[in-house]
Amino acid sequence: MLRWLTAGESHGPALVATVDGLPAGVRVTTSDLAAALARRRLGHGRGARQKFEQDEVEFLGGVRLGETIGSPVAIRIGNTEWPKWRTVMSADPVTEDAYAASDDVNAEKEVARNRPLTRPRPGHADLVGMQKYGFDDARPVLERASARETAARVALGAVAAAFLEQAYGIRLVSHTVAIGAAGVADDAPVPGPGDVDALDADPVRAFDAAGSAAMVAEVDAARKDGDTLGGVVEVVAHHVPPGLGSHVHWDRRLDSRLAAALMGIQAIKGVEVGDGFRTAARRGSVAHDEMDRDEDGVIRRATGRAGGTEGGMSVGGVLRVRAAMKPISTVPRSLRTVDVASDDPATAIHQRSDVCAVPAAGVVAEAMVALVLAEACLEKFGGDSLEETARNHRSYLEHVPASMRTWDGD
Ligand SMILES: Cc1cc2nc3c(=O)[nH]c(=O)nc-3n(C[C@H](O)[C@H](O)[C@H](O)COP(=O)(O)O)c2cc1C
Ligand SMILES: C=C(O[C@@H]1CC(C(=O)O)=C[C@@H](OP(=O)(O)O)[C@H]1O)C(=O)O
Repeated sequence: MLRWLTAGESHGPALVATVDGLPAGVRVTTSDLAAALARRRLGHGRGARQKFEQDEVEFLGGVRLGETIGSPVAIRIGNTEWPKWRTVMSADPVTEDAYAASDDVNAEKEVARNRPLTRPRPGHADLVGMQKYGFDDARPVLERASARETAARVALGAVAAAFLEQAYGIRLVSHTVAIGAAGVADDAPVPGPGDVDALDADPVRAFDAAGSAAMVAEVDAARKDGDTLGGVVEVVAHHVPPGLGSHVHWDRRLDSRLAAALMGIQAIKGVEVGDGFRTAARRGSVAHDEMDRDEDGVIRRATGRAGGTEGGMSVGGVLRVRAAMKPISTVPRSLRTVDVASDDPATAIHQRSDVCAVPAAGVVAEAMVALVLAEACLEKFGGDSLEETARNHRSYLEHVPASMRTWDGD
């Protein structure tokens, strides 16, 4: 069983993340985590914080001399912002004097930071979080609702991705397919594992030069207008074994688990498996992935419209899922709201914010897919060491009758 948890607030001392259930022997280092976190900071349209956020990352347990040891993996990611928020986000009670004694360069700013936020921002968790948890200040809600938390998931995803590649040869790629009204061509190729560096070098992590330029222009126009944007990302997993998930029960379906994991990312409002909503508009004769045998007798699909699942199970090979992100909720040309501390109409507070975080959301989506696939692979293949689970995977594939094989070789 694989389980994972994150904790920590956006301006607290750190985020922490744990994943329990990974086998021993997965090769992973601090620099792998740092590289994954750096990819999440990428993308034209991100705000000021990403320019100085260091994402200082360290393993606190579960990894020794560059390999997992089978115990829970624990990770800490320091928040660069913390020194400025030590009193506001202090775990222990603070007195008024503590603000004055603060060694922040500007104690007044710190006092201002601690004023209750009583103008809930539309599109954020602020108002309903205050109602639900009994706060008269949105601060404790927004601190945890912030997508800063996704840094912790990306760190966990980096460990899961290392495991998937080393145990089963699964490789993940994510890319941006649309920002606002601009996007890649419908027939743009699906990126492969070798395309990751090129994607990371693109300003919006797109796999289509014309689409990328249009998306950059879309972000620039929104920024100029004091507005924000959402978009669509795609995650592609290559070399997925057949038979992950199950048709036998709704909560064991791989597609339902992927959808839940993607929907669990802040601001994601839609998920597609394969061609998803586009398939709904097609006739059955052109909606499914027909089968043929090649000259070696291997079963081949002419198309990949289903995105690599049938009956809630991976069919093997390429798995493809998309997630739609709503526009960033903190809109510079402030949205109308109310002040819950008075009857006056108000505009929502606007602190610095991203104009568009779709490219970063792709990296987060990739991490979530990695975690779901790691969980599904361990269910299917088990094993307490990398070698054992890899052996179980090989044995499973070897025992599928030759007449049913959808892959080359043994
Ligand atoms: C990578 C990433 C970065 C984000 N950055 C911001 C941001 O800078 N400002 C903002 O208002 N919302 C940002 N968001 C979105 C908010 O966290 C999200 O809209 C909010 O939690 C409410 O969305 P929900 O209703 O889906 O929870 C970001 C989301 C992601 C995935
Ligand atoms: C800090 C991150 O994203 C943050 C997500 C976010 C939000 O409301 O979701 C609001 C902004 O936070 P801040 O107000 O501190 O600038 C973003 O910068 C991050 O991704 O590392």
